[in-house]
Parts: sequence; C-alpha cells; structure tokens
Amino acid sequence: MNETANQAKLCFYGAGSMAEALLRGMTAANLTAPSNITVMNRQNADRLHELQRTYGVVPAPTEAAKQDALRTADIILLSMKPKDSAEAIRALKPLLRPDQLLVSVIAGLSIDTIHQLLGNAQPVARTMPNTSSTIGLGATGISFSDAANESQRAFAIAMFEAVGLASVVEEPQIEAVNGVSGSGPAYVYYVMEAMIQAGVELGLTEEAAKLLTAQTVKGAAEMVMSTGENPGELRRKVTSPNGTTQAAIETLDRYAFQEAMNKAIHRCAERAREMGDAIRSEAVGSPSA
Ligand SMILES: NC(=O)C1=CN([C@@H]2O[C@H](COP(=O)(O)OP(=O)(O)OC[C@H]3O[C@@H](n4cnc5c(N)ncnc54)[C@H](O)[C@@H]3O)[C@@H](O)[C@H]2O)C=CC1
Ligand SMILES: O=C(O)[C@@H]1CCC=N1
Repeated sequence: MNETANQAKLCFYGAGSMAEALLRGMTAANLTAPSNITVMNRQNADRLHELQRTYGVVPAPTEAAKQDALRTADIILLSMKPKDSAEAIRALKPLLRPDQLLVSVIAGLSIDTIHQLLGNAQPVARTMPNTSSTIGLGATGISFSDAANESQRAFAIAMFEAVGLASVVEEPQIEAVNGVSGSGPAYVYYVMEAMIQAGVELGLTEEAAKLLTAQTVKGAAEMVMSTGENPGELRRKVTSPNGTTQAAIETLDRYAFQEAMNKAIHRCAERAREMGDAIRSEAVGSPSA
C-alpha cells in the first residue's frame, strides 16, 4: 500500500448503486484523488463514463484496462451482487499480489469463502455499509481477516469514516449489522411511506406530508444522537398519559409493530447467512457447517 493515504489506488470492482454511494462520499471527503480511483463493471461502459463525468474517476471499460487496474490497485472494493461474486473473485485470483487489500461490501459473503475462492489468505476487510453513505451519513460495520495489517485496517476504517460512522466488529456480527443498519434505511423508508400515506388520507398535501415526515425522522434520530437518551425514554416524553400518542402507540401494539420489526431484523440476518451459504457452496461445492 502507498505510504501516503491520499495516494492510495482504489479499484471499484462493480460500479452499481452501493459503489456510487461510497464513491460520492469518498470523493467529497478527498479521501484519495479521483484520478487514483478506477471503476469497472461487467459491460456497461456508458455507466462508467457517467461516473467519470460526475466524480472525475477513471473508467476501465476494456478487459485489458480492468486487468491493469486490478493488478495495480492497493485496495480492491468488491461491490458486485452476491450471486456474481464467486465468479468475479475467481477471475481475480491470477491478478492479485499478496499485499493488496480486498474490501467487500457483499451481503453474506464470508472472509473464509473469499479465501477459498482465491486459494490463499489475502488481506480482507468484510464490511456492511448502507446507502446513506451517499450523503456522508452512512453506518458501516467492518471486520478484518488476520492478514490485514495495521495500515490496511486504518485505511479501510478511514474509507468508511469518510462517508459516515464506522464500527469495527467481529465477523460473526456482520449479519447483525446487515439486519440493523445495512438494510435499515429500507425499514425507515417503509415507515415513512405509511406516515405520508396516512397524512394524505387525513387531508395534508403529499408535499407537506413528506416534508413533515422527513423532518420528524431526522429530528428524532438527531435527538437520540445529541441527547444520548434512549429511544424509549424519548418516546415516553412524547407520550402524555391518555393523550394522542398513547392512542397511536396502543394501536401499533395491537398490530404487534415492535414484534414485526424484531422478526424482520432477525430474518434479514438469517437471509444474509443463507446467501453466504449459497456463495460458499458455489465456491467449495458444499454448504458451510
Ligand atoms: N444497496 C444497498 O443498500 C447495499 C448493498 N450492499 C451490497 O453491495 C453489493 C452491490 O449492490 P448494488 O450496488 O445494490 O448492486 P448493483 O446491481 O447496483 O451493482 C452491481 C455492480 O457489479 C457489477 N458486476 C457484476 N459482476 C461483475 C463482474 N464479474 N465484474 C465486474 N463487475 C461486475 C455490475 O455490472 C454492477 O456495476 C451487493 O453485494 C450488496 O449485498 C451492501 C450494503 C447496502
Ligand atoms: O438487500 C440487500 O441484500 C442489500 C444488503 C444490505 C442492503 N441491501
């Protein structure tokens, strides 16, 4: 890895929505010069040129350019869909040097499966970010393989801190991170959709309902962050005895809202493990124990 962090060469292997969320945040935070960042995908050169125009990064649209970028990168970001990952990692095998760091954002894919696919113990950071990285408010869990050295760990953490909060966890906890914050924005948007719809039914314009809902979610999250109080305490402060909020919460309880959310997060983590098992069986020919 280059001595100076802002000279590090990054290669985005996969250039879809998660890659762009990270790209946007990392270039805005000047983590490394855009001329040090190469982007590649399976076959959509227009998409790569669009990323070049927007962020100043370097497209690698041809097979030769891809191989060159993968060979020379300090850090390769694995950002393809889980179903495409085994084939893509196998293709990396003949190109890699032992000192290159692989940073994976792929749901379910374990460090061990990456090692199986490569046939060696390459340094790996397995992460689970979320799309709020686009605006610098991401929440990312990161775990490392034993071979990742101090400077690689520090750079990977800095990459995700450039786009929000980064928390180092043990690898078995990455599925929990997936359940809580990786997929988390979708649950919040789902709740917001319901709030907006109800607001419109009660007579607000769509625009007013959307703004009031968004500001409410932003304010509530900021209250948790800035006061340090638990959500439960903050909720009780909104809930006057026998008042309007109590009537609303009792209705949510009747529909088992908290239980539904709990089950959803457990199922999300379980689905990540299932997806990881599917990639593992493709890698080694049998599901993990
Ligand atoms: N979207 C989200 O909120 C989050 C996604 N993730 C993970 O990010 C990964 C990517 O997800 P999205 O960006 O939503 O997918 P996407 O479908 O938008 O992008 C995937 C990219 O990978 C490329 N690709 C596929 N096979 C390739 C190959 N062999 N060589 C080069 N490029 C290849 C595709 O061309 C495309 O550019 C997934 O593994 C997902 O689990 C993780 C956290 C959050
Ligand atoms: O839905 C998915 O599988 C990905 C992983 C976390 C968020 N989106």
